[in-house]
Amino acid sequence: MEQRHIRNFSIIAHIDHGKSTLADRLIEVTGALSSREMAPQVLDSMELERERGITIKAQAVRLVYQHQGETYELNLIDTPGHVDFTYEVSRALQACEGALLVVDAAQGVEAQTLANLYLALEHDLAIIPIINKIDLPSADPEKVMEQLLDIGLDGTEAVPVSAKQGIGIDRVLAEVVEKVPPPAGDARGALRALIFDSRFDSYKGVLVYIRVVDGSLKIGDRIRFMATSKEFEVTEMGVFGPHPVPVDHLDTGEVGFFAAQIKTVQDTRVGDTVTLADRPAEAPLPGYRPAQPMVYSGLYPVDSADYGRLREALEKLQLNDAALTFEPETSAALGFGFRAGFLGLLHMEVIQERLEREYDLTLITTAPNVVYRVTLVSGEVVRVDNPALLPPAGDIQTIEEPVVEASIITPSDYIGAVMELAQERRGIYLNLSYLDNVRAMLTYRLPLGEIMYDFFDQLKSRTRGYASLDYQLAGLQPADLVRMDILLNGEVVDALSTIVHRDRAYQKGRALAEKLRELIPRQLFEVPIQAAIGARVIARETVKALRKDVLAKCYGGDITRKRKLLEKQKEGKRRMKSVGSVEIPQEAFMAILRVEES
Ligand SMILES: Nc1nc2c(ncn2[C@@H]2O[C@H](COP(=O)(O)OP(=O)(O)OP(=O)(O)O)[C@@H](O)[C@H]2O)c(=O)[nH]1
Repeated sequence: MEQRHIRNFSIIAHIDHGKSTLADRLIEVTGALSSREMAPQVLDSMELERERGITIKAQAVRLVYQHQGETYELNLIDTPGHVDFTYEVSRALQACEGALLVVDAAQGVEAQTLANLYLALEHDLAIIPIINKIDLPSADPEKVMEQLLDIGLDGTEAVPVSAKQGIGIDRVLAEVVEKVPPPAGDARGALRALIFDSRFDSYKGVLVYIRVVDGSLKIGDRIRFMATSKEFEVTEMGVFGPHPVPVDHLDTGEVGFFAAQIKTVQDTRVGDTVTLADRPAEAPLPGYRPAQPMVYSGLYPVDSADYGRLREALEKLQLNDAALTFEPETSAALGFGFRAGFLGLLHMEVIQERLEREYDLTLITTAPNVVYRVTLVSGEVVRVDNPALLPPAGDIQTIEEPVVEASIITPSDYIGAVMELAQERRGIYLNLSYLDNVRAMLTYRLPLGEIMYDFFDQLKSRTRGYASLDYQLAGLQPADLVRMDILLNGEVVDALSTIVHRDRAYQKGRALAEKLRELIPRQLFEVPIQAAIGARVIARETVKALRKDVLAKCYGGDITRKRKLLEKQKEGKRRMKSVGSVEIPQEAFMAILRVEES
């Protein structure tokens, strides 16, 4: 297709504002799929994604659209909608010239609306504001228009839409043609194609999703990935409409995928540039950076015989996930396992769930932690991704932790509540501004380790669901951190060690010991629980010894009841690990995340 008839665009939105529903509608209206064969949210292909309703991996769909007697190729590039995947979002946007900014007519502009808008503006995209869900009784499109004006967009130009009822969809497509510029790019130049996604297919090897920026690519070409210098021969090419359709070439400005007998997505890094081996481009496209895990957790099989299967499962998942890292780790308490690195908590949960569901593994997972940069007295700098491996306090000069810059949009009534929460989490206040007369935006610098777990839930509950959050990494910052160990029966359980701020160590130690007392089932003997910093015990609790047989509760001959009780016990045991002579349930390893802040 000629460049002037191509449009590449994304849909960006705050979560739940209707991005997937609008995408479905665009696909349906352009006839890519009849409404009968249309499963809701065809862009989210993994089962898990559908269940959670979260788009994890970007994909592209080619729509064919007639406008004023001409035929256009519209490539809709899907972006993941979660803060864990900001880098993927930014690569997907780099492949576009325009973006539909979807705002819920009842909710208005939210934190991710703004964050996504800024990302899109950084990439110089044409923005088409869409006010969605105008069918809702609580819709207030006028108010949303004003909010759009406040953030520098022409709200009066916004397209009123009901993605659910199919209202306004044609106008959206017409605006894409009219307002999104066709791709620039040098059709005769050396090939430069941006990788914005890749996925592993067991028959074809890795499918690499690209946007051709300069030049063109055809089957049989020998390509080179500029970041890794690896070379492959293109065996197959295609586009999604949304079902895969084979093509034999992709020209300047076009979007599609190719296969080249590539065995692992590790070779096809999102953001890297593809060029031709015999006519390489001089420089890659800007902005590539390798995926960097931010959150680490220990993964241990409950049944140590499953260690090999766990390794195989992780290797398989890694074929399709360049951001997942893992290395073997041994824990005195849990035995042989792996320390795995993830982009964020959502990524971690998805991987853990897939390991259990798709690979039928039962795991003990340790509480997630961030990665610390530790400068030793000797001057040596070490990376610590496991709290148990933090060097002794005497050897440490400084510890630095990752911090984020967070923007929180809240009704002004809740500013006090939000500030209180941010302070509890060691936040440093940066700014307060008003979006309109009822809503404010607060910005804070916060330690990543303090917000990765329940910050968002807390924020929601303290603002009755009204506040929204977005954050970006903002480097490392020194902090007064110490390792807190937990001793059961007088023995340190390495998998329960955490890194906490010195000022909160006492409070956290007490709360954690209490929580563990609730979580660790009674044994036949008394189990003392101690929290300690170095050799100093800061809290102590005791799990009392078990007195009665659990079956004593069942009077007489009710056999089904008895069986049920035994099964329940077995179920409970499934996720236990014996540490020394104490049985510790999975929940205990996560207890640090659940200790109440006072
Ligand atoms: N009433 C109404 N509901 C809508 C409309 N568009 C979407 N919804 C509903 O809003 C909810 C969220 O829609 P999605 O399309 O899943 O939103 P999303 O932005 O893709 O969400 P994520 O993929 O989680 O980011 C769903 O329950 C939709 O049915 C609309 O025009 N009107």
